[in-house]
Amino acid sequence: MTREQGTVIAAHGRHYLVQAGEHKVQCVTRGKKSDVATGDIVHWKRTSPDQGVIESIAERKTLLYRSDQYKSKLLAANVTQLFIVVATQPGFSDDLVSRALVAAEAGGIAAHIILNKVDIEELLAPTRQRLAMYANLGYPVHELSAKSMPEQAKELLQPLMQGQSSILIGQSGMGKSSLINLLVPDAELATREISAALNSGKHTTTFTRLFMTGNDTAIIDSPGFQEFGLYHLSEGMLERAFREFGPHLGHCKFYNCHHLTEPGCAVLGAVEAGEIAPLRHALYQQLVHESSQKLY
Ligand SMILES: Nc1nc2c(ncn2[C@@H]2O[C@H](COP(=O)(O)OP(=O)(O)OP(=O)(O)O)[C@@H](O)[C@H]2O)c(=O)[nH]1
Ligand SMILES: [Zn+2]
Repeated sequence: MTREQGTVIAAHGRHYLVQAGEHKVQCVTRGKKSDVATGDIVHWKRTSPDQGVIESIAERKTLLYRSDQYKSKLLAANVTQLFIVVATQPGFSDDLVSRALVAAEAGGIAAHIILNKVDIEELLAPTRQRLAMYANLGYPVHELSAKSMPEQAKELLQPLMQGQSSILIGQSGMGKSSLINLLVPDAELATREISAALNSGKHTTTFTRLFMTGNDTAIIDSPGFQEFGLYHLSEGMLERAFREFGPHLGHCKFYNCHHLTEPGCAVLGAVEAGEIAPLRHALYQQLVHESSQKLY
């Protein structure tokens, strides 16, 4: 039996779909191991014409996680950039946007924001205003309308995604599926194929799927989410994942400052001076709390 290489394009429980050249192979792992993520490059052995066993995972360039108090959950491996999709309508959660930005920073992944539905003009100005906080931190904000200006949306995004592995994440209703369908013409068909292969029945969009749109371009669709737990990030990782804290780190009175209530804290000073958004510092505080609650 030969050992072959492939890319994991979907994961469902302990079942994985591996794209190997033109073929899709249903794979399992040995034993109870289930630490394979969508986007992983794996070595596998064929056990039947369309089935195989994953033998090993190639070294990952990046790994994106979510976690709760009890365990962490792999979102995707080898992603080079993350696009957070928000819209003028329905409203989006700043908490989720910032959590996704923190996850990207902690994972060494570039982060972008897509503002969809700019055709809803009456809500454009207030939405831009809300997003200014992120734009001011240096995160690119791309404005488009998947529905009323699809060609322009494609022209804007395709060059950004060329040669990259991009994951799109967003709350329900932001238009993420519309964007995926624009960027991946046969996405719906591919999703049906993946669901059938993984035997996941109706739960077509409850797992993360990877689409290859060229030799070296991958677009990953993740299920809509309402929560983005980051219990796995340590305090040290957190203070570095808030990029606006950077210039102030090392300038606190206490070298082991937690930037929570300490006197002489440079980060708190910057919040006071209006240089750091209170909303972002409040999230940092919440994440430090979560980090202290983890049980694994
Ligand atoms: N006005 C407007 N509506 C849009 C645009 N893009 C998508 N929509 C609409 O927004 C709704 C949600 O779009 P989807 O693409 O299904 O969004 P989603 O984020 O995948 O949402 P879920 O399927 O709920 O996860 C649909 O009714 C779309 O027709 C846009 O550019 N402008
Ligand atoms: Zn401090």
